[in-house]
Amino acid sequence: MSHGLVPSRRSAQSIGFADREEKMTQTLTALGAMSGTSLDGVDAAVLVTDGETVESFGSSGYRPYGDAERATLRAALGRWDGDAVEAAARVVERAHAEILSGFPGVALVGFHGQTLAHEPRGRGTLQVGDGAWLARVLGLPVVWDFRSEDVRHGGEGAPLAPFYHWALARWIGATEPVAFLNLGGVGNVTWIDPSRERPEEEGALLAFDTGPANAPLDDLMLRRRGLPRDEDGGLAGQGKPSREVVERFLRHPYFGRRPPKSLDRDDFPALASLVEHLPDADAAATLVACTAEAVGQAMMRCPRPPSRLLVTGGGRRNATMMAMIARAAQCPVEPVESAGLDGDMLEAQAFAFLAVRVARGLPTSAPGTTGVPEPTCGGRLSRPTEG
Ligand SMILES: Nc1ncnc2c1ncn2[C@@H]1O[C@H](COP(=O)(O)OP(=O)(O)OP(=O)(O)O)[C@@H](O)[C@H]1O
Ligand SMILES: CC(=O)N[C@H]1[C@@H]2OC[C@@H](O2)[C@@H](O)[C@@H]1O[C@H](C)C(=O)O
Repeated sequence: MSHGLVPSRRSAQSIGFADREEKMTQTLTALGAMSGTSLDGVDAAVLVTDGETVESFGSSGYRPYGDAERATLRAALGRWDGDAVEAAARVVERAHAEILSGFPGVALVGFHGQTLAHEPRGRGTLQVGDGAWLARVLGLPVVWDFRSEDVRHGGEGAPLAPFYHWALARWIGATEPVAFLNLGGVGNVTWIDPSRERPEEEGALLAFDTGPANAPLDDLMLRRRGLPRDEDGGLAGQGKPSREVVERFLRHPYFGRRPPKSLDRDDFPALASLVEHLPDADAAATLVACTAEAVGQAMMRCPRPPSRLLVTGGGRRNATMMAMIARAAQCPVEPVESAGLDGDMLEAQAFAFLAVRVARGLPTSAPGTTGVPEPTCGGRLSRPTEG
């Protein structure tokens, strides 16, 4: 964990949000935080950006959830209100306050919170953690509740990292279409045409959730071995995937839907029972094959094959998953580190980037990323002095 000074070429500026409508042009030192669907912990990372271009990457940190905290979060998954949700919100707030207070020189915070429930075509989307409270505790402006506005306008509310992926494609100097694949609890892919001027431009981005990624495997490891994950894919590597199960999995209507589309963590509840009869290693291998085949399906939805598929998120450490994805994707598959990026912190950086966009009133989603009819600026801004 590093909490060093932010390596910014420009000094951090404190921003007056009164002129939000006037589209600020200054570069900010923003701190983003992500608590993802895998429930492993909070990632936090500094990014120096104007919300269009990445100027530099700053320090980062990770605050894992303890077992009791994780149990509290798990107990609230799929719920919209009530005591369990309130308890989860307090866990999320405390963990964020702890980690985010350790970064000096920050002008703005992007706080994703923890998704507990996601039903964009039904009850909406719920990320817990009160950004207004966090702003007061940190003494910093906080942008939060990034997804609701997009859902209110008819979008999926997810994925939201694609606008940042677009900036990264430019940062790495891509001239041909590239794609980013995030392997968290759920998987999501972003296909990018870097020749377009802006991410909201038609044809610049196509993004959607590919399917379950690590969550079903984590759940299996917990059920059968009492372990939080299949370290480096070691167990899955010893097993043989069941073709029959993978084929049944691929018959799920989600794969017939045209993108953009998004998922909740537990949208494939039958998957666990599909592998229940298999020995541990074969069950793990089968779940990994399901993830990989879902990525294969996703690649076929891209406007054309990307020149490379850059993989971020914890799943890139699962060697068995990476090997199966390389076979399914039909294009070069590499961890984002091969492009000079940090695959542990990319989502946290994304919410720093998006926070600056929100502060500037720039869109954070578009028809190609969430299916929202028009480019939309989501996110709520809370100042430390508010109520
Ligand atoms: N060494 C490893 N071997 C296998 N799996 C790993 C390893 N390290 C992390 N993971 C898996 O990666 C996941 C965590 O990754 P990450 O932090 O990117 O997900 P997240 O941000 O919580 O989820 P999402 O992106 O869906 O919101 C966990 O499911 C964990 O099991
Ligand atoms: C509703 C929600 O929290 N979705 C997450 C989840 O985790 C991965 C995938 O599903 C993606 O859609 C999204 O997160 C990333 C950060 C995103 O919005 O880009």
